[in-house]
Amino acid sequence: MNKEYGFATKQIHGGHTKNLPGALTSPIYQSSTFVFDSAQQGAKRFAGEEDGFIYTRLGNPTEMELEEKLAGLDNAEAGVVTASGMGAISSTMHTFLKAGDHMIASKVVYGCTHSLFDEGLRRYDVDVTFVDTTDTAAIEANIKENTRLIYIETPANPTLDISDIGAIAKIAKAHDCLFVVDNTFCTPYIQRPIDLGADLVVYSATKYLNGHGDVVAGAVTGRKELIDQIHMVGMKDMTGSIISPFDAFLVSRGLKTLDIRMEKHVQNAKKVVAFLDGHPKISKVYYPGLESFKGHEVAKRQMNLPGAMISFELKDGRAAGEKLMDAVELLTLAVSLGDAETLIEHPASMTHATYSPEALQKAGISEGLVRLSIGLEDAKDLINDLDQALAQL
Ligand SMILES: CSC/C=C(/NCc1c(COP(=O)(O)O)cnc(C)c1O)C(=O)O
Repeated sequence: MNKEYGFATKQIHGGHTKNLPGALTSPIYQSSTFVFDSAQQGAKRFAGEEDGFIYTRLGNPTEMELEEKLAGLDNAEAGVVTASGMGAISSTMHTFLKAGDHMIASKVVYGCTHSLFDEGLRRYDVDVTFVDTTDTAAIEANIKENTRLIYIETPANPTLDISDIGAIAKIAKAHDCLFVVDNTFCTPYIQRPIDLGADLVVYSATKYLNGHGDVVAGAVTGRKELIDQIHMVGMKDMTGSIISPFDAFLVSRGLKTLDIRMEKHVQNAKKVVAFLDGHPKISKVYYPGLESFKGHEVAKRQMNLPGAMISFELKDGRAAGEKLMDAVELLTLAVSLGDAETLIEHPASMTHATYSPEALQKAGISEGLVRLSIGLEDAKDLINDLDQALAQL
């Protein structure tokens, strides 16, 4: 793919494999295994002496197309796609961490990511320190001689905390640590961590990348030498967390409209934030686009747009939050995010239920926090629905 092309062209044409019948769209290679011309060819492929497909857990043309498209959008050398975002994260961690290693992670991350780090990896004697990564000095202060990896989400799920990718990349490099950024809330359209110095970028492709609420998938992009290791260690042997060719096809198809979907998501989010900010029943709105938001300046520097995820606190806490979520009519009460439908959920009891009360408190995730994933509906309908629901509190 010619790197001179613009984002919109690359999201449509990137990774495209021409095919014999000349179909406009690539065929879906829904095949578990691939035929060898000869015993020698099979042996050569297994030995890595000849390019070619062997078995879908090791690689598949439909998945390769998605990997190349996504890597192109991230300005990365290569990519690997997985069965879920957690598959991407765990395959990466199992590839690069071993017993006795230490890692630093944002104290605010998605719930299952938190439990993978706080319980899963500890089972294999990997030590994790959760740090307020919005404070880069705190990262430096927690680096040990066995620190191998720094992991952040920015904006973080669900508090939208903003960590400075460029500043943390410098710290990671200085201490020979791998720097991994979960870019799920942004996508490459809004933020490109590789350009800012990250080594690897992970995604729940379930979200904005696929964008239609009908696939669970994940992805990692970065330097080819690292991605090849994730393919051949994390994916092949450790987790086997492979995506189906059909789901890879759906994500590739979703990516074709990524730019215009993100523009509309953000346009709607800004209108909803303007309605929520200062509302008499709301005590605080968390949104990187608000000048009053703590990470606003860093967000402006590293994000092209402020995103479409919003969290807010109701003055009357969890009871009011539950009432609000039961009173909305158009907004959908469901977890996940990045879909065409606007979704509303309660992190403390849902997406972040894996956190202990102490961890919730340390992460700043209060009982009264409500999270919105702003969709593609008419903004006025979203605002009217929130207005009528808030009026019932
Ligand atoms: C059961 S809760 C639904 C999932 C939610 N999040 C997922 C997620 C993952 C993991 O991605 P999957 O394995 O594709 O779900 C990784 N990284 C981030 C920033 C995420 O938000 C959610 O609603 O916040």
